[in-house]
Amino acid sequence: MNQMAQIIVDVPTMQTNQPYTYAIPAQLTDQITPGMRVVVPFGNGSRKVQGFVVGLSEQTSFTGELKSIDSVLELHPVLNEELLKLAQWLAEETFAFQITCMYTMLPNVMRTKTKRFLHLIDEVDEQTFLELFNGQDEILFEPEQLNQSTVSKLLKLKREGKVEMTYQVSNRAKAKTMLGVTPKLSFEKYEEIRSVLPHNAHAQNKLLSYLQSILTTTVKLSEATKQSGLTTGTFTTGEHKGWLAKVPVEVYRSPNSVNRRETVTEEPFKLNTSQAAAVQQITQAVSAQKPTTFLLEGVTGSGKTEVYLQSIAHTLAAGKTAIMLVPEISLTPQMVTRVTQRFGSAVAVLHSGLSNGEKYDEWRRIEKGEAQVVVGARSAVFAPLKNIGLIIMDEEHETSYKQDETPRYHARNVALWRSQYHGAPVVLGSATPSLESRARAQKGVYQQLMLPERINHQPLPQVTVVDMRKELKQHAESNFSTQLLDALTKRIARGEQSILMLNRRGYSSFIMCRDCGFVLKCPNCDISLTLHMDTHTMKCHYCGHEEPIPHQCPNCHSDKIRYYGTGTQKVQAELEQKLPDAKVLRMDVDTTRRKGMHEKLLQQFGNHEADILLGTQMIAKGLDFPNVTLVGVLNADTGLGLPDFRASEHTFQLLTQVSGRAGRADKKGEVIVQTFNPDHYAIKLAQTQDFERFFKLEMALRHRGGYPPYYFTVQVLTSHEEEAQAAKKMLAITNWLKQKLAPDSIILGPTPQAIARVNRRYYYQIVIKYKQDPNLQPSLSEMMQGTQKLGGQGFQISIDPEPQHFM
Ligand SMILES: Nc1ncnc2c1ncn2[C@@H]1O[C@H](COP(=O)(O)OP(=O)(O)OP(=O)(O)O)[C@@H](O)[C@H]1O
Ligand SMILES: [Zn+2]
Ligand SMILES: [Zn+2]
Repeated sequence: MNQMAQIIVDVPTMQTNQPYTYAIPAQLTDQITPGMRVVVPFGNGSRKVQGFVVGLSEQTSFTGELKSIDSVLELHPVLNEELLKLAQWLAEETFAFQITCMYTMLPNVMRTKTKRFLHLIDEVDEQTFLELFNGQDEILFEPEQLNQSTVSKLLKLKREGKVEMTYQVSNRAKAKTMLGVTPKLSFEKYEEIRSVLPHNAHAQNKLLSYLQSILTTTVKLSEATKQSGLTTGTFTTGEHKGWLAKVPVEVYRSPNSVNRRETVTEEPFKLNTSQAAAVQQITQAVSAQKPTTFLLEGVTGSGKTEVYLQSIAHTLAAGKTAIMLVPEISLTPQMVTRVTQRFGSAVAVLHSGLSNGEKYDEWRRIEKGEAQVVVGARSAVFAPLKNIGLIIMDEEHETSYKQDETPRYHARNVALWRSQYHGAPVVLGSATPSLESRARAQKGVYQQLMLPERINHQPLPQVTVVDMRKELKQHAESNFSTQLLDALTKRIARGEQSILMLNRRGYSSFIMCRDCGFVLKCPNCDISLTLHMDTHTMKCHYCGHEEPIPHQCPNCHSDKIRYYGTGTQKVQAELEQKLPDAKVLRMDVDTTRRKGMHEKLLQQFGNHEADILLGTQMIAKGLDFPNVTLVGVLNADTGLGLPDFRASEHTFQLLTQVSGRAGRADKKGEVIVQTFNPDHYAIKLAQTQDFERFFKLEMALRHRGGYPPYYFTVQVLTSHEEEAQAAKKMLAITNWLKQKLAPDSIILGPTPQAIARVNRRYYYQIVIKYKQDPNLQPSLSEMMQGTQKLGGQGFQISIDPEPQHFM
């Protein structure tokens, strides 16, 4: 009987968003399984495309002649049955193509065209060795070159566990190359030079001795400076004089070798009463395989992490696996260390700091079942773990859990889907849950767990709100109120540390002419360029356009073109001037762009190498430094003016989170919040960190305005290079949808986006608000089917379910 395979081909169009049937060649019968990637002919000509096998069958209703599978891309399935189903659901849920969803679940090296190798890992008979492997242990695997009988033999070897496939990761070596120094001269030659060196050339003298001590070796520059106590400048001098050479050295490093502990080194804490109650409820659900969703609401510093860790321990003891999601920015070494110290080599870590090769290595450890706990940011929710017993999502309110590009999924929804599939509970944790989640807990859809007190029994830090309108009347423009400066001075005197946050939401540092008001804008987009002092350029944060800083106004030629807005660099400069003794570390996108800098800065601060950590939002979350007793927020309200109904919620969350960084150990904490809106409810309630009252008030406002969580929302976005075309198309879509949707669904718009032109395209949007609308999903799908054909006319249309930003 002929076997057939259902295949989703890698042709992302609406028409191909369903499986196509292909015949399985006789030689591959019973060897092709769902989840495998194959090469198939597609369309008329001889075009070959990749595809995922999603099903097998013995018959088909298709009566024409079936095309058949050419070859396989791997010898094993890359997606398991669960992930295949998840991809199908995700595609519907996010209006994306199934093929896009499948690729989203795979590590990068498996998405792109990468060379594949086959390795023999066990003995095979002589004939196979010579025929298939040319007498080598490793061969290049080129599916297009292989005939089906060879593929069939290889598949068999794979099933017998004798062969393994790997992907070439080209950037691997590059990511791990560092600069090293190597002496160029002999011991005697260095003595000779020393004898004619001026007496006061101490550094050079020291360098000569050091080079003599490392003759015939190469030492990493970073180590050489440490060992010798000399600066890199001195080594450069030595290079110019021909004493030494700088050479690249390769450093081999397994992923997070710094953090991965083979042995478990940390003992669990004895839980307090509320922690124990939470762990008990969660572990009961794990044992009963109940897909309960818990909302763990615990004030900052209440020990949520410990609840996660002990629940995971229980899950592992029951022979199951666990996923712990954290926002990218709080995936700090602190966090990773806490997990790896508890679970040792059972942990796999997935985050954007890893190279593609390292990510793939971690992914493979998970897939092979070598790791049972996965800690990672958003996309780790797709980790190919089997037998999941528990899924945790820390800081569940974070908007970074929603992906900004297709597929526009929210990790929380994916977690809930997997929870149902595995019969595993989900724990959503936060000090400031999203309104959506808190409302579900209210209705009993989620089960609420509370940690109302800090571990140290200290009250939450005292928060003082400073009215900057009054401050500005008293003294010249400054980023610092008298009160905040006093508080900082006191901390420095006492040897305690402070965290200062500059809220960058809705803020930018731009250049404006004081004579004519001209603002430098991006030529491609409709927004002002942002000043970057370290590269001395003006940059567009939307399209990446970059140009030099103008010294003359391009409009009126005045030279009074100045820098506006407050950036962290400017604050740092003022801080250095007002508190010359303070050691300040600055943490923002500029100082953390280089790999590893984020970790390094936090480590320096943890080692008390600085008095003040000055940063943007990235310092608000998760940090746990016992010596920090003061948190200052320089500008609490810049985000409040954003045209977004979540502006208050985000401001409240940010202030509460950052306030929570103070006074986490024995010493009492203090928080000073500077604002121009001291009476705004989000700021007042953040002052008392009263989430429950904020929730009630904000819910009433959302109810009145008809916003989520009272309504669900979907955004439809149309763009075109010509503004009129974009507007016309959006209007046509709106009118068409009006006929289709339920009467109580509301369409807002069409309106141009707040930033109407991005990268030379104009954007128009509508937002659909609905409660229950069975017509919505099919109508939007139908719309996408229809508009796919418009691609050629320069239109782009996208759908964003539950958009996080309404701009
Ligand atoms: N039962 C316990 N006994 C002693 N110390 C504990 C206990 N549980 C947690 N801790 C410690 O208390 C501190 C705060 O805990 P943790 O960082 O988990 O708080 P959190 O609720 O996640 O706070 P945030 O939301 O502010 O990040 C940590 O240093 C942690 O090691
Ligand atoms: Zn731009
Ligand atoms: Zn001008």
